[in-house]
Parts: sequence; structure tokens; C-alpha cells
Amino acid sequence: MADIRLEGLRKAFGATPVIHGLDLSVADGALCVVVGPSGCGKSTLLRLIAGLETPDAGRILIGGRDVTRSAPGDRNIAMVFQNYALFPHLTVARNIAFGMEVRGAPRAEIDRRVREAAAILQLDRLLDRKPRQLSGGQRQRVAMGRAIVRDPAAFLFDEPLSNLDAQLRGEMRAEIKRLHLALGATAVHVTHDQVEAMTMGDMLVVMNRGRIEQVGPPMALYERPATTFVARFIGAPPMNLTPAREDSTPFGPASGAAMVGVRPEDLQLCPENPRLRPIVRLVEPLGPDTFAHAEIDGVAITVRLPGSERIAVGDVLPLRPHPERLHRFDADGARLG
Ligand SMILES: Nc1ncnc2c1ncn2[C@@H]1O[C@H](COP(=O)(O)OP(=O)(O)OP(=O)(O)O)[C@@H](O)[C@H]1O
Repeated sequence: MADIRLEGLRKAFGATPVIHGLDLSVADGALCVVVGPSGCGKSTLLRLIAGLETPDAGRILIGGRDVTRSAPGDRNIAMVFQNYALFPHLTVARNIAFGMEVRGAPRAEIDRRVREAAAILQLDRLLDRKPRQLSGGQRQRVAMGRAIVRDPAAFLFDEPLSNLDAQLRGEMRAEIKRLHLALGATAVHVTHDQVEAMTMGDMLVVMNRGRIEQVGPPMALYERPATTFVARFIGAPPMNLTPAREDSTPFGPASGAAMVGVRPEDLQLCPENPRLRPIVRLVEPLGPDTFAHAEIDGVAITVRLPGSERIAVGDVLPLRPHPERLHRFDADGARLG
């Protein structure tokens, strides 16, 4: 296993810069999740690490070795793609073994590694099936099996869960996490799904337009987003953010900030002494929680309430923001304090 270091990485396609001088260190054994909106450069970043693209500037180090100009096959990295790219005419066992067979690995070693990978991925009983006889989640596991048998220095996952339905995604999220714990492998996982981003990794990288907005443990980014972009991107529903008018906002004093934000769960019902009284426009009961989408003076506010609260469209919600959980940002969107 190995750490991954990116230094001043730049990449343009034609005249369009896509990665703008990016620095990132992923520690040995870490599961790093890169999240960002469509087109922000996540896949390009992964392809640069894998060697499928060449950077215009900067360096890529894997396990301390400079691989910036190395061919993909010389980087000892396994990439798991969005579409599983399994061979339909080969069994699960042969799909997993394919890369080793091509390299001419000894039969006994191939069999041993396939068995080990199948055990980790719980594919033991499916080894003789063809891909069409598998569910989406099982196919995904075969694709991972293929990566595991190579015993790579690091794994790269390019939105591997995006083809799966909601329940399977949940299961596979847990599976990748388990796998990561079992293998202790350095992994970079790219997604645009912020739930995946929050739950999977021990290190979260938020990207925006080819730049890193913030890096850190998921909860640190949630609790102290460095920019309004991160504040909006991490958390569902997103943070309520409103511009200050005359140094004031519905959530509290602006104290010199240009924008003030509060998370939906940090607005509490307070019938005695409310700070704001928005009108409910839409109610979304989810079971344990109910999201109320309300409005005050043209400002839209989302509130997370216990599912036991009975609220209806047209109700006035007496609310008080948790005073220590206000987020303040300057005119450029950078966090204050
Ligand atoms: N081979 C290419 N030639 C030209 N432009 C490209 C190429 N690959 C990617 N791009 C452009 O680079 C930008 C970043 O693309 P990239 O696929 O890295 O984004 P992404 O964040 O992974 O997006 P998504 O979540 O939609 O997959 C996009 O504007 C895309 O159109």
C-alpha cells in the first residue's frame, strides 16, 4: 500500500483549463472521497492519478515514487469504473482472473487470489455464473474483485455506485467501507453524491471548477464549512444561507458578514420567544424527520423538525436559530471566524 501525493497538478483540454494547480495528500491506507458537481474535474483528477491522462504541469507521487510520466500499467493502481466493463461471455471467476491470466500468472496463484477476493466480496457461490445472471450490486462486486486480485498500491473508484438503485447503493457504500477496512488499502473514491461523500470516507475533498474548496474529515467540513460553496454542497437539505441587510439577517446579527447561514436542524421551534416566524409553504414528512420549507420576507428557509411534529402548509413556525451554530461568510464566500 502507498500514499498518494499530488503537487501543483494542472490539466487543460485544448484552451479549457480543467484542473488548476491542485495539491493533495492522501495518507497510506486512507479512504479519500472526492465530491463536487458535474464537470468540476473529478474524473479528470482520477484519470490523471491512474495515468490515463497526462498533466500539463505538476507531479504525481505514489508511495514516494514519481509516476507523473509512467504508463498506467506501471503505477500499480487499480481503477474501478462506473460501468463495470465485465466480459459477458466469461464466468465471474474468469472475469476476476482476467488481468492475471493476461499477465501469465501461474494457475495456482490465480486460483488462490480469486478465492481470496471472492471470500472478501462474498462471491464464493457465484463464481460459475455469467454477468447477466448477476444483480447490479453483484456485478459491482465482480468489478471490485478484479481490482483486488491485482493487489494494487491503491484503488481508484470512479462513481462506482451511480448505476445502482437506492437500496443497493446503501449496501454497496457499506460494502466498500468494509472492504477498505479489511484491506487497509489507500483509496480515492469520486462521486457527486454528497451522502456517499459524508458517509464513506475518513477524508473528504470538495472540488469546484477544477480547484479544491476544502479538505478534511467529513464532520469537520459539515460543522465548519470553509466557503459558502461547501456550506451549500455538504448537507441535505443544504444550509440556509441569506445575505445580510444593514448588518442583520433573519437568523441573527451579521456582525460584518456578507452572508449568514444556519443548518435546517439548528432552527428550533420556540413558541415563547421566537426570532423569526416564517410561513410553511411545503411539508416533506420522511418518518423520523419532517422537512418544512418555509418563507419569510422572500427568503426561503428549510427547517428540520422531529417527525412527530404535526405541521401543515400555511402554518407559522416560531423559530429560534441555535446562536452558536450560525455560519458567517465574507463577500467572497470565505468563512469568518
Ligand atoms: N477528453 C476531454 N476533452 C475535452 N474536454 C474534456 C475531456 N474530458 C473532460 N473534459 C471536460 O473537462 C471538464 C471536467 O470533466 P470531468 O469528467 O473531469 O468532470 P466530473 O467532475 O468528473 O463530472 P461528472 O460528475 O459529470 O462525471 C468538463 O467540462 C468536461 O467537459
